[in-house]
Amino acid sequence: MTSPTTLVHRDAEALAHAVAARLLTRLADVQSEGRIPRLVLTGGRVAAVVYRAVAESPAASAIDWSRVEVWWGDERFLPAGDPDRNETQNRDALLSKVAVDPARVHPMPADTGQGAEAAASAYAEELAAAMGPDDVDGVPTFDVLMLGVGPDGHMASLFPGHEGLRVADRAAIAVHDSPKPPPTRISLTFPALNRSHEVWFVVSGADKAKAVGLAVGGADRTEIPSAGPKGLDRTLWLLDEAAAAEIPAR
Ligand SMILES: O=C(O)[C@H](O)[C@@H](O)[C@H](O)[C@H](O)COP(=O)(O)O
Repeated sequence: MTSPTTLVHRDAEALAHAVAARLLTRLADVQSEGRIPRLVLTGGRVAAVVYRAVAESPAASAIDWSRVEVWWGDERFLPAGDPDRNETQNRDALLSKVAVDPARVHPMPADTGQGAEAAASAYAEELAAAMGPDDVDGVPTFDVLMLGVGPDGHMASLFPGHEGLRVADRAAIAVHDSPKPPPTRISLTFPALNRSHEVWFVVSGADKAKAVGLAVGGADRTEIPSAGPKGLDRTLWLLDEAAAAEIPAR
């Protein structure tokens, strides 16, 4: 478990470009170690700008995209191709623009009428099938896990006070009655979210300042879920000035 490091950028645009550059560097570094980077994507507006910047960067040509593994931290449980799915948005911004190997891209299941519980179990099985001998808690160890944060302090689809915050025996769960639409979602759980070398929170805007201040200050994760996930090597809070405004002085 690592204590959080905060990095503050002038505005959302500067933040997104800095995160894009950091992501390209991290992917290239892992590939140069001879490993296939395991990347967990997030939804949200800032992330969309980050992923677009990644796709458009000249440095993207340094990555062998066919050797990048892609997972998701959460998903809105909607039919395939729905514009509100994180997968759809992430494909538009990045995955359709680089030569990923479809076999290494692992979207959370779409709503085909199977039910969110069955979909979450299927994703947990897919994660378990990718585990190596040293991996624990039902997931392959990720390299970079990216998360957005809501004004209420939620991340992935773990919302304040929800029962999903207490789940410790599964890597992925169905979430019902989400306070933010759509009501039904799939999310990784805390044990799974804690299995990444690096966790990057990417947050912009004044409406997030309170939640960011509380999370970085070490709030209880059942009240401010974004206080929970910690990287095995590093936990980074990548912020713009507005989002960083209420970080407690050290
Ligand atoms: O699942 C969702 O409804 C959203 O994707 C959400 O979890 C998002 O990641 C954060 O609210 C940050 O989003 P913004 O970057 O758009 O502020």
